Amino acid sequence: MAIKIENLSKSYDGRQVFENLNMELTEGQITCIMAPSGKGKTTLLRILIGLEQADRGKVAGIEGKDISVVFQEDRLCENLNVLSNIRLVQKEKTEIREGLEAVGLLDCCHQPVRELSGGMKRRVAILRALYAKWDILFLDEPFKGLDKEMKERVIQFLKKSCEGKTVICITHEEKEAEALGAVIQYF
Ligand SMILES: Nc1ncnc2c1ncn2[C@@H]1O[C@H](COP(=O)(O)OP(=O)(O)OP(=O)(O)O)[C@@H](O)[C@H]1O
Repeated sequence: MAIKIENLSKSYDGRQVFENLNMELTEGQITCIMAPSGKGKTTLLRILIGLEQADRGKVAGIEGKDISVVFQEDRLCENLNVLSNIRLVQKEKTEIREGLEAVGLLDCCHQPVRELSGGMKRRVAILRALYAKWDILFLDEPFKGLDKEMKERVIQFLKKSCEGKTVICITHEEKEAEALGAVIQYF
C-alpha cells in the first residue's frame, strides 16, 4: 500500500507552512522529497512519523507499520560506543560487520560516540536506523557533513540494503537522489 497524503495543511502561529498538500509515495522504492529550504519538508516528515499534528488533511499507509528515522541531528548516545548505539535499537542479532565495514566504521566501533567526528557520527546514525526493524525508513538530509567519497559509499550501502523497501528521503541534492536510484517528488 502506498503512503497517501491528502489535502494536508499545517501552520504555526497563523503562519501557513503548506496548504492542501497532496502526494503519493509508492511502497517498495526510495522516494526523495525535494523542495527549497523552508518549504516544510521537515514539518511534513514530522507529521508523517507522528511527532506533529496537521491542521487538516490526512495521511494513510503508515499507521501500524514499523518506522525508522534518521533526523537532521544525530540523536546518538554520546557516552556509548558505536556498536552499543546500533545494538540499542536492534531487535534481531543481525550481523552488522558488513555495514560497519561498508561505511568505514569498523576500526572505531568500540570508541565512544563523543570521540567521533561529525561525519563519523552521521554514519553511525544512518547505520543505526538501517539496522533497526522497519517497514518504512525516513531520512531527513542524511548525508549532511559527509565528504564526496564517503557520501558515495554510504549511498551505495543504503541503496543495496533498501532494495525493494519503502524509503522516504529528504534532500536538496538531485545528484543524491539519482545515485540512490530514487523517484523524486517535488513540492
Ligand atoms: N516548531 C515550530 N514552530 C514554529 N515554526 C516552525 C516550527 N517548525 C518549523 N517552523 C517553520 O515552518 C517552516 C518550514 O520549516 P521546515 O523545517 O519544515 O522546512 P524545510 O523545508 O525542512 O527546511 P530546510 O530545507 O531548511 O530544512 C519554516 O518557516 C519554519 O520556521
